[in-house]
Amino acid sequence: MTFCDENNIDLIKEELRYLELLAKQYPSICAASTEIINLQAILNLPKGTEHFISDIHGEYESFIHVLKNASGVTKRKINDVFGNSLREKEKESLATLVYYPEQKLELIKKDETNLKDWYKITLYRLIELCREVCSKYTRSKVRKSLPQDFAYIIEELLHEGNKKVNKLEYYNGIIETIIDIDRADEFITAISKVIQKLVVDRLHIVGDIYDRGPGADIIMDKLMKHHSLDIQWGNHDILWMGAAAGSKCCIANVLRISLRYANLATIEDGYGINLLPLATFAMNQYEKDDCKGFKPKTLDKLLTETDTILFSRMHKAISIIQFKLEGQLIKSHPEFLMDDRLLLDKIDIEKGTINLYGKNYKINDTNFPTVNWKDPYKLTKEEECLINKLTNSFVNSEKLERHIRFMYSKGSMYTVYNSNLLYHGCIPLNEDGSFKEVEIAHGKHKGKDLLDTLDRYAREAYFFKNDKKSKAYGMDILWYLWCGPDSPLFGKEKMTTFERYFIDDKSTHKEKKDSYYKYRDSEEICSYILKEFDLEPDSSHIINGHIPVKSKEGESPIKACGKLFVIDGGFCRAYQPQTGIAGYTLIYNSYGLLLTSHEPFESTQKAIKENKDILSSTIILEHVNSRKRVADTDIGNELKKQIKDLEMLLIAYRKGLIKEKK
Ligand SMILES: O=P(O)(O)OC[C@H]1O[C@](O)(COP(=O)(O)O)[C@@H](O)[C@@H]1O
Ligand SMILES: [Mn+2]
Repeated sequence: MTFCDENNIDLIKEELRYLELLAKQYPSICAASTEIINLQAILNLPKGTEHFISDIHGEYESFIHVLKNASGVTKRKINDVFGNSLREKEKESLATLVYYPEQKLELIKKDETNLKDWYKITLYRLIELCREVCSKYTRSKVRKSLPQDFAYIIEELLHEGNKKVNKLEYYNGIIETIIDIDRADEFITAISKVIQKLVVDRLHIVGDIYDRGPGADIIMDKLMKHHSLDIQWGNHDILWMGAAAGSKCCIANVLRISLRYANLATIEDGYGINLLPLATFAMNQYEKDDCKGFKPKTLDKLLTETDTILFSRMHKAISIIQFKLEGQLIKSHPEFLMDDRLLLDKIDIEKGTINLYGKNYKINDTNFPTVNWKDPYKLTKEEECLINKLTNSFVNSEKLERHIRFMYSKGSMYTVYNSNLLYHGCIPLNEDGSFKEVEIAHGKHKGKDLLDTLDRYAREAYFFKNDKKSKAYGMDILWYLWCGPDSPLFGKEKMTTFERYFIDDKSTHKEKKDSYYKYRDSEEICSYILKEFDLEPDSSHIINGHIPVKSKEGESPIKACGKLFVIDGGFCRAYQPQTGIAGYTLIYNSYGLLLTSHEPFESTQKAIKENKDILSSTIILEHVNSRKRVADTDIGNELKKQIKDLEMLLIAYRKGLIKEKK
């Protein structure tokens, strides 16, 4: 005993009120000692595996697949257990069974001639694999993860090794019975799900769950069922948080992006938001306009001619509403320093030009039926009525509320976890690499303080329902976080949405990145950032998402000699031609850090039928020979504190300062 020296009675006396409370939970010397032994045992277990994923962008099928294969962890466990005793094909098939038990069973049952034999072999293999996966956890944690129906049987099988001769019959008996009473399918499914769950102890989502792809709502449903995760908000997530809070600028942007990718399923089917008012408005206002510049990006989706024209009109209608609303917001917040984004008033509609930074450019479309050029940011009555209706739908969507509340409860601007600093975009820096001061609500903030302050305002936007002024300010901050020049989630000087729709000259489309992106390859700057977040630079890392790594052009996801990793998942199919792969994910297990690159995911069906995985290669970033234990983690530090408290309680019992309650 160190800290709790028997003679350190004064300290114990000071803590007596707290220890009395603790005594309620551990009412005797025996109870307190048992807990100390339990906690000490946990400290010696290997550290749990962490899985980092980012920039999912609604691609639910590939995301769910990566969750299931845990970026290769499941395959590695299969290799550890079966090594050369199984053929590669058998290992692949076993892996697919673990990922998709119900669907794979269907296929196997169609082909297998001796099903009983197959069940028997497979059950043995799954139990072996499950035992390996569970070996990192306490029995109690494993027990809590078991499905009710099979909890007792799985526990028996896991802890009764089939090698002990006297237990062999008992063990075999259970397996035979499972098959004979026709419960093998259910058992295989149950144990596969236990393996899937326990293979990763903690999931980190480094932002951008929403937009572009077809099923962000499906991803959110999946995440809500996950046993242990944290989220670092991405600029697209914050946009949806703003929309759910009722920010009209955010709502217009969300709808514009959904229409740009012809992805209305999330809005309409996922969140039950009625788009009929927008469709009717667009058909009336843009009746004679084919809105060519607003044709949706459909990727492999097939759209009818009628839908294409309808979506294009809706897309243009909501874009114009967005530019007007954003103009109003920018004017009311001069401290956002976004006046250069006031563009409608720079249009000379007669000449068909726009004046940008002193230079005239031709605009490719001059049909603005709702713009009054004397007051271009004013909404027409119809536009106002429409955006009010849409806002009502967003704030009253029950499912959206559930998802966004979850985003708030699990999410934040950044996370520090086991010596890693996780954030989506950047920490704004000056040209010289120092932290950039940003003005928010009449105060200046930089570095960690900037992120903490923005985090607070982001919460006020949603939760300050009775303080309308603070809520409105918070909502404007959410929009600023989406596209403001010093937003840590956006990290670019401007979002050139208007230019990309209306000006063909591509030089105007450029979005200059924050100085951070120039410096993040520097060890010195990464250390400077880590220190700002109270981390020890030599043993810590920064984990970043947001900007896709262009592997095709030889860019590496490893920056600053391994101090910073960019894991933009590249799930976003629209961006895969540029990146060349489907991005990176990171694994942090008890031996170190591994970066996995992924191939584009074709389909769940193909993954099941052909046992196709999408892992292309794994780079070991750091490897230690002595495994990291729970004692070396954040949870370990918490447990050590609990042990110290319990040791004090023991002394208090023994000295009679607190009486045992028998
Ligand atoms: O290619 P799209 O979907 O039009 O989006 C382009 C816009 O998306 C952004 O890249 C932001 O989205 P990301 O956070 O996914 O990078 C903007 O900088 C850019 O203006
Ligand atoms: Mn992003």
